[in-house]
Amino acid sequence: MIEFRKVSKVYPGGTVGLNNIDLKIEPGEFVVIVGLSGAGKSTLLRSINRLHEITSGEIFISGKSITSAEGRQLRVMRRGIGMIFQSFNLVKRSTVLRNVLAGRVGYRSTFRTLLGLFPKHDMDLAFGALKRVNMLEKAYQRADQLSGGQQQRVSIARALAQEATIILADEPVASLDPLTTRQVMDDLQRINREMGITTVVNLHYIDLAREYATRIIGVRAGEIVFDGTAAEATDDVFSAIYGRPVSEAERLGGKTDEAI
Ligand SMILES: Nc1ncnc2c1ncn2[C@@H]1O[C@H](COP(=O)(O)OP(=O)(O)OP(=O)(O)O)[C@@H](O)[C@H]1O
Repeated sequence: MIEFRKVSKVYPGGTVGLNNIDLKIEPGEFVVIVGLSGAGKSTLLRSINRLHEITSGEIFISGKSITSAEGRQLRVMRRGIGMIFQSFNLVKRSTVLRNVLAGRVGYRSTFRTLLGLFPKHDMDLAFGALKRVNMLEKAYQRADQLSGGQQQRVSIARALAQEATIILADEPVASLDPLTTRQVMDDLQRINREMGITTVVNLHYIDLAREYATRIIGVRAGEIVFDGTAAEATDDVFSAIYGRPVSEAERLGGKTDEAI
């Protein structure tokens, strides 16, 4: 379980990123966080693995405080949390396999990983992860030879090789076209269902949020203003989260800004 207890984040300069958040996410949930740009979605997501440090309150992962964790304990907690970024964050000149093996770095000494000495167990995990996202045949290609969608699937495989029990995905499909977007979301959903990995995703398309989430959390000005099922998240609810009517650009199936 991920638990926020009275969590606030104030950025230097005074911007409130999170305002007194209380939140519990149960194992195996597929949570989608929605809200306008600047609402605090990234801050919320990145607080979970301490990519952003919070200002007050406490965050617990499986009952242990990650907020007060240090050194080895923090590293062990962090390696259980996979992170997926909009920009994929792969080493572009390395092979797909090496990128996936990077998920094992938290388990091995720096010396061994620098030399590329990965035991069979790690290789098995890496190949198994690539298989799950249908990327096995690309294992020896360079990451920069792949399409955006394929690169994102490699980053999902890296999180699987990491044996993450939680996956955080910050706008994972924002750089992808509609078809590839669905493939990546389908991968995340399949992994969530088959492996029970708790998944927390920031998205800005409301139809995708409804389609994939088991729970939608609406954020506005650093506060949770909606927390419910996809069925409860009607257009009116989204308008309330956004503080304005939903625009067609917020639907994947809809027109883009330029086309309006
Ligand atoms: N490093 C920073 N320094 C100062 N203010 C920041 C910083 N990062 C974010 N903020 C501010 O905190 C608020 C929340 O930002 P956050 O990135 O969490 O929003 P978001 O909902 O993820 O938006 P987007 O969809 O545009 O990424 C915004 O007002 C933003 O300008």
